[in-house]
Amino acid sequence: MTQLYQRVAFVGLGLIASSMALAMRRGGLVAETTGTARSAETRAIATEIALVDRVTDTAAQAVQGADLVVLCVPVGAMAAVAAEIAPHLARGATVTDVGSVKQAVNDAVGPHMPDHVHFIPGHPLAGTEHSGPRAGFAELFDNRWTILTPPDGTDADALDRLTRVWQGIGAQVDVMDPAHHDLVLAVTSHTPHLIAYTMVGVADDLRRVTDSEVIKYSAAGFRDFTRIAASDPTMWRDVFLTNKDATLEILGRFTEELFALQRAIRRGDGDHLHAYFTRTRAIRRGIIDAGQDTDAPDFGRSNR
Ligand SMILES: NC(=O)c1ccc[n+]([C@@H]2O[C@H](COP(=O)([O-])OP(=O)(O)OC[C@H]3O[C@@H](n4cnc5c(N)ncnc54)[C@H](O)[C@@H]3O)[C@@H](O)[C@H]2O)c1
Ligand SMILES: O=C(O)C(=O)C[C@]1(C(=O)O)C=C[C@@H](O)C=C1
Repeated sequence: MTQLYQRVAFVGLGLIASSMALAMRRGGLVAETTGTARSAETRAIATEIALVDRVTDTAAQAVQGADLVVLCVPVGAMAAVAAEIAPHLARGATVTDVGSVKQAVNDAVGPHMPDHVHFIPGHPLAGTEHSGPRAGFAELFDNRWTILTPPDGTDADALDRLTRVWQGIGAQVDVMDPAHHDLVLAVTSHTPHLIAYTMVGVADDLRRVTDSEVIKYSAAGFRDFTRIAASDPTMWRDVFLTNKDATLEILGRFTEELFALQRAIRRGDGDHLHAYFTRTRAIRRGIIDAGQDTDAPDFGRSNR
């Protein structure tokens, strides 16, 4: 694979940045990597594990001379970081990000970007509940999607090069309008996380009543909820603060459906419950038949 960029700068050195750095190294995609993080402790760890070729004390230093800059901080921190790096960006550089919300990043970062750079927001649909520079692994993006939301008039060559770097680290790439991205992710990621947080909170309240039984007898579904609910609080606070309208819209629909199911249970309306669960099972089967569940085991068809 040919090298696509001469110097990539990561601002923020957590799960996503560390995974990208490791995957770029695996693919031999870039000549040099630099990175910085807000805390001295994170910078020290990144240096110790040689995550990037050069760790700098400030974001301004990290981006100097970089032809690709990747903002890997929580969505609520993007504007301040953009303001800090703007005067130091190289002519012709591409600036992208990995934030989980796209319209807010577009609005927060875009106005700070000088005319001589290409600003192309992005979001890899891959992650874990772990954070920090030691959490990354090179395979994180393999067979996952990355969505890019280039503003109107984005330079085609810059978009092509960024697409190829994501493909080089294992991802498939799609282009989307930022508002549409936010609505899709409200359904597939943001609201499900909120539900997991809520369910684990409910179980924790209950635990006081039932002693340790909730944890002791946790079934697989609930264990998955606890994994999701262990995700980074700052990241998820920012997701809900910045994707407010779409998550409130989906949450409204969710509570309507939940009330309908609650009523069916109270009334003993087995037909309603059965029809509902039949419909949702068909959705899962459709996903597997379309080959879109990359996490599904090979025996997915016979095991469904
Ligand atoms: N974790 C996931 O599953 C996941 C998946 C896809 C995208 N994302 C997005 O990627 C971005 C980074 O997430 P992550 O999981 O790598 O987080 P992380 O917590 O592992 O790392 C975040 C980094 O940002 C730095 N940081 C935090 N607050 C800052 C601030 N106010 N100013 C400057 N730096 C700050 C931290 O020091 C750290 O280096 C977020 O925008 C998140 O929405 C996360
Ligand atoms: O597996 C997980 O830990 C995740 O939740 C990752 C996940 C997701 O919802 O799929 C979470 C947020 C991101 O913006 C992208 C990916």
